Amino acid sequence: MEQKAIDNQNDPCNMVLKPGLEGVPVTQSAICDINGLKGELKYRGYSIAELAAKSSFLETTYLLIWGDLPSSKQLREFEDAIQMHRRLSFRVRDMMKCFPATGHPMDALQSSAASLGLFYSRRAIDNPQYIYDAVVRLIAKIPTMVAAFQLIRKGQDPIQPRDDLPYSANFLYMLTEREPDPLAARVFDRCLILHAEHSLNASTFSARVTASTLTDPYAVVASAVGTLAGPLHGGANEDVIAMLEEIGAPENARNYLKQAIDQKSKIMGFGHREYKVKDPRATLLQGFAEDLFARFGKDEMYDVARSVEEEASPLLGPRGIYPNVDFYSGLVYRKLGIPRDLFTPIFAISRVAGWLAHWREQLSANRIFRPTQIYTGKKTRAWCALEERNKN
Ligand SMILES: CC(=O)SCCNC(=O)CCNC(=O)[C@H](O)C(C)(C)COP(=O)(O)OP(=O)(O)OC[C@H]1O[C@@H](n2cnc3c(N)ncnc32)[C@H](O)[C@@H]1OP(=O)(O)O
Ligand SMILES: O=C([O-])CC(=O)C(=O)O
Repeated sequence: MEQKAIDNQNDPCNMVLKPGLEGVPVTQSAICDINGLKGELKYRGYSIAELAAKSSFLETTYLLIWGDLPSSKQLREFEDAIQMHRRLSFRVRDMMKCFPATGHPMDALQSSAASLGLFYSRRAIDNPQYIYDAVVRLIAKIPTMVAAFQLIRKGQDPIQPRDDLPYSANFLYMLTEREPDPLAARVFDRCLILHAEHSLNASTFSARVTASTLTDPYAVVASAVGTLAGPLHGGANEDVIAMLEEIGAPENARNYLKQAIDQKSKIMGFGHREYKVKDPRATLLQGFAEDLFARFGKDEMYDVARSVEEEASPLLGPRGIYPNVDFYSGLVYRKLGIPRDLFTPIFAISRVAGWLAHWREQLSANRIFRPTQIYTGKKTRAWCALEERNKN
């Protein structure tokens, strides 16, 4: 009787395939709550708008990973530990100097993040101190890696972190070699808050699958970085700017969109599996862009972006396709003087918080991910010797 139930379950005729796992729950999670019809996003119960207004990236990271906002002592200890671990070993810097300067910074980041596994033991993932230390190292060192590769590929030596600067200001300093304007640093920190977590997106799912094998957190983060890089996920923020530049002027947006839609091409920075309205992060990022433009001057591509959004509304809106988080973020980063191919690495600097929160949660109730498939290949075939195959 029991055997019959197992056979029945594994019978391909009884399996329902959900491409892309759309609507299929694969875990329980208490980290992030999305209401895709209302356009609401909360981390651990706190609205994203409130966190972006009142919190800092490191405080939000603590909240995501340990579940509650820290006390001032906990926050100070966390910030101090991160400040102490910002530097990279000369071995990591030397390794990065061997990377091709023409390579994409996401590939450089994936390799550098994975290399941390070579330096730190991998067998203590049930030890709370190991978990805390790994979180601190990854949150501290990933921005340093992104900034280091930027200088290395320009033929310069990476500059050391500045202990007197907070997390986001220090990253902008390491990247641009200039102490940032306080508004620029605060806007950047708010961007990190907005990108820190988003439930079971592709890279976080990837992180959880990797975590479920009980490997080390550096491998978890490296696999997630690789997944985030793709143009259907985090990589879209780069492509949005390329698209806006191709459109060139607000009056060209309508024709561009019509042509793209006729050719069944995707409009980058639009559409989302969860949201059927405008992504709340896109609304906030648009506001941040406007804050920067008011202070430092407007980016001419902003009018093109607004025109794309307006013209897309009657064409894509009825199908629930609206701007997502990647649509306005590039305009913010451009105004901060950040090169286009660093937009996705910056997304990774932030999302590492979410990945690590999911790593911890996965370990707290782990079962290895091992879904099944519906086999569509050939049944048993007779072996054909090489001489016989050569005759055809
Ligand atoms: C951080 C992030 O990852 S946010 C997302 C970043 N990615 C992008 O901006 C890339 C553009 N967007 C997309 O490719 C998709 O909207 C995704 C990947 C984000 C979501 O994908 P899915 O939920 O699988 O939707 P899917 O790709 O199946 O699209 C469903 C339908 O909407 C259409 N559609 C979805 N997004 C878009 C878009 N951006 N432009 C035009 N049409 C779109 C598809 O062509 C498809 O149409 P069809 O039913 O006629 O074939
Ligand atoms: O949730 C998703 O599928 C993609 C996304 O917006 C994110 O990862 O921030």
